[in-house]
Amino acid sequence: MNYSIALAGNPNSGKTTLFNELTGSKQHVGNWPGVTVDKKEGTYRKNKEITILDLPGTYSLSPYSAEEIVARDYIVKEKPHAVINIVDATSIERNLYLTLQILETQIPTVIALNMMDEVEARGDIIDINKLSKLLGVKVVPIVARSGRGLKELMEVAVDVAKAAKKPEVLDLFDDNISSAVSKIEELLDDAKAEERLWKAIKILEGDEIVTNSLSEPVKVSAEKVVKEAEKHADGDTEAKIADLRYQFISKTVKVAVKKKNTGHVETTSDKLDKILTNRILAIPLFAGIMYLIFAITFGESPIGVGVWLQTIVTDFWDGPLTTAIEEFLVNAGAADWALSLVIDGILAGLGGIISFLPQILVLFLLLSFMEDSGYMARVAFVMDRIFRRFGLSGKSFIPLLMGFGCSVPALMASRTLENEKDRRLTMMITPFMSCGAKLPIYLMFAATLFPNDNQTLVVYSIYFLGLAVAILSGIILSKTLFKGDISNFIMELPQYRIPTLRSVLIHAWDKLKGFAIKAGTVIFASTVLIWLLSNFNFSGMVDMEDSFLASIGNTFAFIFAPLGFGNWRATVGTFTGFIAKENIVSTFGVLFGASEDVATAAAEGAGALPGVTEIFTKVSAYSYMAFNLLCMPCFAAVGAIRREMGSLKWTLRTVGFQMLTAWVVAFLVYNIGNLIF
Ligand SMILES: Nc1nc2c(ncn2[C@@H]2O[C@H](COP(=O)(O)OP(=O)(O)OP(=O)(O)O)[C@@H](O)[C@H]2O)c(=O)[nH]1
Ligand SMILES: [Mg+2]
Repeated sequence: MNYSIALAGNPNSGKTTLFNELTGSKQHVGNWPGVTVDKKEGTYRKNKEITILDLPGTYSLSPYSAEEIVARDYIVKEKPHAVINIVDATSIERNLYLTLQILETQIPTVIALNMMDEVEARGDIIDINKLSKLLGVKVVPIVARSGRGLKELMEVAVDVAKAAKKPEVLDLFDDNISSAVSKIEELLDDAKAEERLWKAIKILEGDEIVTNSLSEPVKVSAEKVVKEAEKHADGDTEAKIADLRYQFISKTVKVAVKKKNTGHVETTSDKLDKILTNRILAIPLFAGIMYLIFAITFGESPIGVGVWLQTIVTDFWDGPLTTAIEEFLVNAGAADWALSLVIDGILAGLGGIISFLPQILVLFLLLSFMEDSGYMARVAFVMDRIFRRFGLSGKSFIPLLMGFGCSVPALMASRTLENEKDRRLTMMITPFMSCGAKLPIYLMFAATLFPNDNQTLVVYSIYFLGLAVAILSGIILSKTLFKGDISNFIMELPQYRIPTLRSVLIHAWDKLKGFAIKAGTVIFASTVLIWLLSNFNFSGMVDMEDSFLASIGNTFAFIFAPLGFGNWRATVGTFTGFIAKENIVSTFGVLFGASEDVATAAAEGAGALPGVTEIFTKVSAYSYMAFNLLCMPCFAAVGAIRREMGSLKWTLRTVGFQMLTAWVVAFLVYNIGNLIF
């Protein structure tokens, strides 16, 4: 028989870490609340009959935001055979609030007391047996990150699932609430027996979803009971229930947990926060940290690790690899067109992207370090302090910062925003962030047109342009299209943690794998298509200027003329970018690479395309980068916008808004740039 076991717990308690350990998956783990926004299924490595579900984190079973609803619905509607409730042992008090509600659902439960390593490091002692006794379910101490205790945890979980062992009903309410609960339970006689308890409690708490699911007569009678109970609970049963739960929790914790240091001790996290979230220093420090990240990725040696790796890859690709393939084809007697397809089409096109992979890898490693250490949550916190005044919520910054990686998960992360208005606004501005796929575009231009300038600064400024446009347009949107109150920012700041090498590598590998797959499929296919369209027209193989592609590009080029790049090659580049942004580089590789010989290209510096200087100046190149940074994202991201917004109209509005913004900004960049330079 197959059993389903769900992982439920507070945000950032380590559910996904546990899920990855148990199933061998590589789901995203990050050190901030709200990493997982959708449920994920996997099978237990050691027993294929057991399905494990990773749920988004939630503080209670009365959900506020979209991803919390996912967690609640799974637990109370789909009903797993058992729940593993992950409790962050370093903040038991807060975590047990959800635990009590999970126990009320009467679903077989086991508590996994996670982060025991941190508890031990602090010198605190938790009496597992007492805790287990007080809560009426088994408690297993674990360290999800290292795998400690997982075997025992799974044995217990499988046992309770197989035995369908309901948790004990805890005695935590006073007479008034208890009797009201019983009365409502009686009214719910058509609900399943095991559902009555939690439904009754939820009705008493005023939960709308449950109340509205009742038939009219039951609703009326239940409301009477609630009214009566309110009289004896200072008019607010919900507050009373919360209060009783907390009383129970604090009694439990007093008995079971011995803290080494009572009172407030300043932890290392606190000390770091004094500096990193300092009112004055926070923003310059963030800018500085980002600059350092860029210097390591794109800068000169000795810290420019990215460039150093890139040189190795390009030297191999343009040198031995291309020569060997060329020789092989010539010896095999390949026709001219075939030679051109492989060398000028495929190798030139893919080479453009492959040569940037090392830098993308380095950037992603550093960004994952920022996410996993807990620093990113601080950035959102600091930004909230400032941008709240302009009507933007700090929570929007998590999706924005994730946008440096890829827009698709970043758009999904907007689910953690509580109201629709903030969510839509965030989705409209998230694609302005410079994702990893846009990076090769800047690197190619930096290498080609800014060889003697500070290339780090060129790329860094583009990244900041994206962030600045996102923030400014966010402010404008919040004053116009999305007027109204901003929701409160209640994200707790996680502990700083030293990321494990494994999780950082998993992140980076995951992203890199995405690129490699894209390069091998979509980009490869586009490259061949671009080569075909740029070498042929109805009369056969022709000069590029007379090709199909030239006529297509020339038709639309006028739109871009005021931005400084009204020529067909640039136009075609932008179009192919909608399929995947790296395509712009591979397209340029085909359209500009063909005329020159490989040796000169290599001499120009890694990633440079000398032909590009013929139609771009520094200013128009910058304008082109700005346009492609800000215009409609790739189709995959547009698809994510469509899914997350759930509305075609809003998707079209979003894309239109992005196109318009891109055009205006690029227009300003080009015209103001020409005045200055
Ligand atoms: N020290 C320590 N850190 C852990 C442990 N388990 C997880 N972490 C860290 O806790 C953080 C949160 O882990 P996640 O697995 O993403 O937490 P989650 O519960 O899935 O979070 P959401 O998806 O946001 O609800 C990460 O930085 C993990 O590396 C543990 O046993 N010990
Ligand atoms: Mg998670």
